[in-house]
Amino acid sequence: MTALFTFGRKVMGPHYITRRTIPGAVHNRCMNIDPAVPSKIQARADLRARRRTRDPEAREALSRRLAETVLEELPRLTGGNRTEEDLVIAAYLGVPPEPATEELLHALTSLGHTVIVPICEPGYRLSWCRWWPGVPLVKSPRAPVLEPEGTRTPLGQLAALDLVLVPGLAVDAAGYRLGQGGGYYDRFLAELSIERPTVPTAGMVYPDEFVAGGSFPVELHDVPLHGVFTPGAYHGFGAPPAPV
Ligand SMILES: Nc1nc2c(c(=O)[nH]1)N(C=O)[C@@H](CNc1ccc(C(=O)N[C@@H](CCC(=O)O)C(=O)O)cc1)CN2
Ligand SMILES: Nc1ncnc2c1ncn2[C@@H]1O[C@H](COP(=O)(O)OP(=O)(O)OP(=O)(O)O)[C@@H](O)[C@H]1O
Repeated sequence: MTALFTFGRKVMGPHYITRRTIPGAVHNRCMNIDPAVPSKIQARADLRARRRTRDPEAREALSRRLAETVLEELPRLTGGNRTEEDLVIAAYLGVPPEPATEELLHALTSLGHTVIVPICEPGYRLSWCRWWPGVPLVKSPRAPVLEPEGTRTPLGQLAALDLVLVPGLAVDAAGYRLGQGGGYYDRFLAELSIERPTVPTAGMVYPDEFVAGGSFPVELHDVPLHGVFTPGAYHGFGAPPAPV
């Protein structure tokens, strides 16, 4: 791949679109300079269409394997952070056609871990609410997802956090993620990378959604993940910084 630009530790190829690469570009606007790379809008449409064609049985089987993979990798991923058994894991409630996560959430709580899930707040911010089997859920007024009713805690007030499982439509070979487009997780991951840089972050996608670089544009605000789970495999993009 031809390296064009360097920002921090990343050497960026032609598909990495930044405001700085385009003279006069308007703040928060992204122009695609490589015609071979689809826009984020196009990439999302393609990935959503593919998700919708996956049959429910395949979704169930892949989701189960994904959950097993997370459980298998959990000790290795979180071992560096805390020695306690009772981890705090920021997960999410998968909505069809996303991979289902409910079985994973049940398994994590059965193991004694605390599971928290995101709440969509104004300004595309996330807060976090505890999940447990049978917790009453309501439709979010801001996004097509379910959320528990209960105490909402922003990142800065979480007593502990050991792992973040991140939804997405695709993750590329450098750990960049294409989400649903609200920017909720972008903002959260940016804050997390400053406030708690040692907390591992891992995407959760179907096998064909772990894609080559250049499959979707990457912008300056996109924060790379530490790893990605697919059903049957965990791929790390480099270790998170060691705890200080
Ligand atoms: N399960 C889950 N929870 C989550 C997210 C997510 O991606 N998945 N989010 C991540 O930020 C936040 C909610 N943001 C979202 C914003 C937009 C759409 C959305 O536009 N969904 C499409 C679904 C299309 C399809 O897949 O067919 C839609 O309604 O058209 C979903 C979630 C917080 N909670
Ligand atoms: N740290 C940030 N601060 C302010 N705005 C941001 C930040 N990160 C992303 N945004 C804005 O959020 C919007 C959505 O970003 P993007 O298209 O990358 O979404 P996404 O990563 O696919 O979605 P999500 O994070 O919700 O899963 C864009 O307008 C972007 O400029």
